[in-house]
Amino acid sequence: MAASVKVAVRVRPFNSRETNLDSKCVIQMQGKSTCITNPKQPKDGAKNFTFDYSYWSHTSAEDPAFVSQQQVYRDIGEEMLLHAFEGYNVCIFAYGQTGAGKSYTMMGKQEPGQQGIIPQLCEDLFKRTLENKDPELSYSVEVSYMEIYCERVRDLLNPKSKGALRVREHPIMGPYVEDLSKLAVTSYSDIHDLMDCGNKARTVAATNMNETSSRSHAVFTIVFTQHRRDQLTNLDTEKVSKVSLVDLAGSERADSSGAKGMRLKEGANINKSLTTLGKVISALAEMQGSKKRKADYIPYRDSVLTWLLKENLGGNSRTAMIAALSPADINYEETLSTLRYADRAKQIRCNAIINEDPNARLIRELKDEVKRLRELLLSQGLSELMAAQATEVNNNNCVPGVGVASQPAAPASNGAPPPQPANPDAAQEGEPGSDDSTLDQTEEFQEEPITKEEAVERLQETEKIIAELNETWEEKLRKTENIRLERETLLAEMGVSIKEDGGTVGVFSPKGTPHLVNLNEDPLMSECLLYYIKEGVTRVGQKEVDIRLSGQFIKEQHCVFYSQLNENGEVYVTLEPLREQRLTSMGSRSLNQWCSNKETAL
Ligand SMILES: Nc1ncnc2c1ncn2[C@@H]1O[C@H](COP(=O)(O)OP(=O)(O)OP(=O)(O)O)[C@@H](O)[C@H]1O
Repeated sequence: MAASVKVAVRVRPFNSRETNLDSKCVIQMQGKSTCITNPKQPKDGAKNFTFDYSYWSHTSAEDPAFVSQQQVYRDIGEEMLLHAFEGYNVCIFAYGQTGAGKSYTMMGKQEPGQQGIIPQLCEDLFKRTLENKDPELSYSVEVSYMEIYCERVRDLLNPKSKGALRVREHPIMGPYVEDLSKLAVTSYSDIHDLMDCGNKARTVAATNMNETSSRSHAVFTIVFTQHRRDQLTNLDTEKVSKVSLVDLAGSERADSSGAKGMRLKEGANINKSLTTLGKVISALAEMQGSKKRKADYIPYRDSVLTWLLKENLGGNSRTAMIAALSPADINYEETLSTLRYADRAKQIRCNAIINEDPNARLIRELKDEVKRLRELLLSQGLSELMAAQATEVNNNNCVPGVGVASQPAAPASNGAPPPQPANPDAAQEGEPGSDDSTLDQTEEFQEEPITKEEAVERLQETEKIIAELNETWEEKLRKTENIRLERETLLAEMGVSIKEDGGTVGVFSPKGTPHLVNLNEDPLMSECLLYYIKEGVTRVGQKEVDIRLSGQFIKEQHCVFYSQLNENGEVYVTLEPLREQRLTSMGSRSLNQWCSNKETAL
């Protein structure tokens, strides 16, 4: 059934900088409409927009018009969760300028009442599954969490996963991230812990790269499977829904963020996903407006993000977008551009279908493909090569006729893809565009002959996918546990341990004293050292750094603390409470002394 993308906008309170600058609020909201006033022409410069929801979160709970985290969840998160229970793929993505409130809306904070859509949705999901009284119905939940930075995909849940993962396309499974961990979870607390670790991994990586995580896209995915065993017939059926929750990178243009040189190049690359998302949204919006309703060219393939979210954008998905707005006059231009972006997204329609029983069908199709490839290779006398899974195959030696029926499918997940594209119009693909990305663009569907090497590779890839799909629930749980143990071992080796503390997981010193721990294992990154530090006053050389200054990080029991060499060889220590950076100059010797110890009681 075709449904429009749900679009909401949300305006946050002034931040301290905006308050200090005595900023004026340029946003007004009334019901579903949002009005923005040009601060330079306040009289006739107002522009009106209407959305599914216009959320006024600029004030506080005392204001009757104020919209809380719970309200946002009830309107958008809960609706999407109910669609997931119906068996639809769903997606919520947050768009907006850096600091406009995307992460707050999606993740929020740990404090009661401040949790964002993702934790509330996960909690609600388990609450509802626990309320189930139907003995024929059971559920399984798997999660993955990845980050896309500069067109490279990183696994945020697997501590062993180093570097970028490949984005591949399988003829049947569609686009997917190879080797991305999908961890089985059985409770909200499991998911909460993973989310927490993923968020920390994101901060660590961003800090190592001397960046903030606002420059990367974070995609949290839940694969929710409902198994039904009919007791009369003993028949099993499954409904699989893929829930994609996306916190996009800050949307400001590279030129307005003051990026120069290398930064600018990075910016262009980061924004490649964002720019392409804009192009995809525009193209889809135009397509809806045109009489032909034909997708001439939707540039999904031009970026990793749009390729992976292809189904969520105009395809088989129920999708919602939340655009985060800054209220301040200084951000007028960016906020107006966010409103225009959101306005275009309203026009997109998605054809979602219920993903019933895709597993059985998928496995059958994949097995058929394996059979076909095997027979083909055998007929070429390549059994030896297959057995050894050798790679030394003559590149130019073509195997005729391995055309796999071109069947675009939903982005892969463990069992999540639907059996067919729900919206054939939207399923057309464009030319591969990205040059230095991990997007594997050589693997388009082909009716053309493919080389022996390609046939062997495709065979291995398909067998790997089948093995994953056939994995039992117990095996999946074991895998999750192993990864958890690996993560703990890694942290323990670095002198910290993770333990439960009033329901939260944080980084604690084994000795319980204020401490400084280098969490950066890579000696090559020595100019950029990362520490976790406990609350209290910490002496850094001659200076005292009052960790209580770090605001939210304190409440989370840790903050990020890293150093950097400047051109004169002086060491700067950066205390980073979320996005606000404080720089404190200090002597390099004392810092190096600390760094030689893994843990220093202060
Ligand atoms: N609705 C809100 N109510 C209260 N505080 C908010 C709200 N939205 C955002 N904030 C606060 O504003 C600051 C910036 O928000 P947030 O980190 O969510 O921005 P962002 O758009 O995700 O930025 P980035 O692109 O850097 O990730 C945070 O301190 C956050 O707590």
